[in-house]
Amino acid sequence: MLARASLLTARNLPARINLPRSYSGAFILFNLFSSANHSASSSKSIMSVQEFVDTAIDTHKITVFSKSWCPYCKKTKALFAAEFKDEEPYIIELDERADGDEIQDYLAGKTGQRSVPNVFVNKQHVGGNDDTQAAFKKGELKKLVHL
Ligand SMILES: N[C@@H](CCC(=O)N[C@@H](CS)C(=O)NCC(=O)O)C(=O)O
Repeated sequence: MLARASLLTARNLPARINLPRSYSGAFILFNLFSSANHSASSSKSIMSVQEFVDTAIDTHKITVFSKSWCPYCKKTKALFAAEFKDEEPYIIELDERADGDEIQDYLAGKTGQRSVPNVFVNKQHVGGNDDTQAAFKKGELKKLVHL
């Protein structure tokens, strides 16, 4: 059966199937092209997540990568709302975005921190909720916000 199937390669196609001999070559080229195209579009999507995250951090004084249901994120958001009333943190709820997992993967590589909240102030990585609360208690968060 296998031997019979292997006889039906493009080179050995019976004459009545009217395909050019170069069919198998064209088929391989087509596949190469589609896979090159596929990896190009994959790296494009990685680039856009990277661009999105880096632009968010670079263009906002306070950026919080969060998940809407996360209790630690709620504490961090409450701290900024209560103690930095004049500021408007840019909050990105990863669980409400189709690319949330990709963003989290990128942040893990960028900061070594996979958990949320993941807080940046004036382009500096502050860390998670524990780090943010501790920085606030030490007066460092205020200094960083008012750089
Ligand atoms: N000690 C961390 C705890 C953060 C944490 O455990 N966050 C959870 C969500 S509540 C998390 O990121 N889990 C992994 C995930 O959601 O992918 C902090 O203070 O930020």
